[in-house]
Amino acid sequence: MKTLTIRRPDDWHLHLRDGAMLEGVIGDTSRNFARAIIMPNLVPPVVTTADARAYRERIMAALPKGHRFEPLMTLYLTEETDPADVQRGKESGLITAVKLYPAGATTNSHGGVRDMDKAMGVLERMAKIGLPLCVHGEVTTPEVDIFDREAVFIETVLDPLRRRLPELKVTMEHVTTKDGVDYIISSRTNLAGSITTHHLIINRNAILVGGIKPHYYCLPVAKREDHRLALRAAATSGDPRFFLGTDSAPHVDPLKECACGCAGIYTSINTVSCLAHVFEEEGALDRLEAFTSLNGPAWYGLAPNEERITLVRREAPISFPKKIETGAGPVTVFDPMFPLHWEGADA
Ligand SMILES: NC(=O)N[C@@H](CC(=O)O)C(=O)O
Ligand SMILES: [Zn+2]
Ligand SMILES: [Zn+2]
Repeated sequence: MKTLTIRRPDDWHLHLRDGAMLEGVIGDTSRNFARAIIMPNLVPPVVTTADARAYRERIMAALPKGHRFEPLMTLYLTEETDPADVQRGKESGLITAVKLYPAGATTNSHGGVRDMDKAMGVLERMAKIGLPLCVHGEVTTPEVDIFDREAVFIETVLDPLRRRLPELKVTMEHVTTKDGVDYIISSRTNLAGSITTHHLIINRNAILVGGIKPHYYCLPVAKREDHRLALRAAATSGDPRFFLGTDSAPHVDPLKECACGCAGIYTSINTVSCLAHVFEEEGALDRLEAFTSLNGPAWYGLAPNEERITLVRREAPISFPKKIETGAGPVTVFDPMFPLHWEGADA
């Protein structure tokens, strides 16, 4: 029987939501991950240190009994964010990063940043105190094709920002293009990228061939096959600048299966199995631990988890529910479209 023992993974980009949805999904993360960077795009968003403290308490209260899990909190950057509040948040140990959503780029991002100049004061303070900026890297200009929005963001927003403020540590989140991978590889310092599970598995055909498949729709939208292959190469390379951020983003089915479906794919429950499959396919099982458990903490200046988990490769395919039931409604689980054999620690 084939087994693989690795340090317990962390998730460096996660949506837990709030209320009944939070209660319905958190166990899938805390069963599999020791820590996660928690996205602040609630309604209303988590903008102040006080908001983040209160949200953290709600997360801890929703944690299933016996689970240990550390939510790493972020603040949603606005043009009004107070640098002093951000600094206090970091110094108190509560805040791990600040999140930039270009206004209108994705779910609940209308309060995001329109004019980067207006955020420079906070960004300068973050550079000074060593607090990373996590970015949803897509422009929102209507003229720019949705498949080009990441590449155009790098050229017109990210690169100019990094030249203006080279001391700022930036995480390019959910990288979906070869352009993103190449940009990270070409950088010398202060840039890293997270990659989702689903972008290693699907390309845009999954969304569009044979009918519209809303459960494969997320943002940034999956791109063509050569981009997926570039992401696979980066994730399995062992390069410390790439690590897992699942971007598991639950929406109830009625909000996905409708005329204007929400963006987001739910993978917390089967991510570890999917990743073991991908890394095995790439002949890189020995690098899975770097991607899931070592590179992320190193980038965020945290120690890796001491606890180990053992994955077991079963002869017969293992199964996951097609949907999970939450108090907010059913949430469809990501279907990788191939049988899974690797069983996670508590699957
Ligand atoms: N990834 C998604 O498709 N959706 C995320 C937002 C985001 O990460 O951009 C969400 O909050 O639903
Ligand atoms: Zn995003
Ligand atoms: Zn996200």
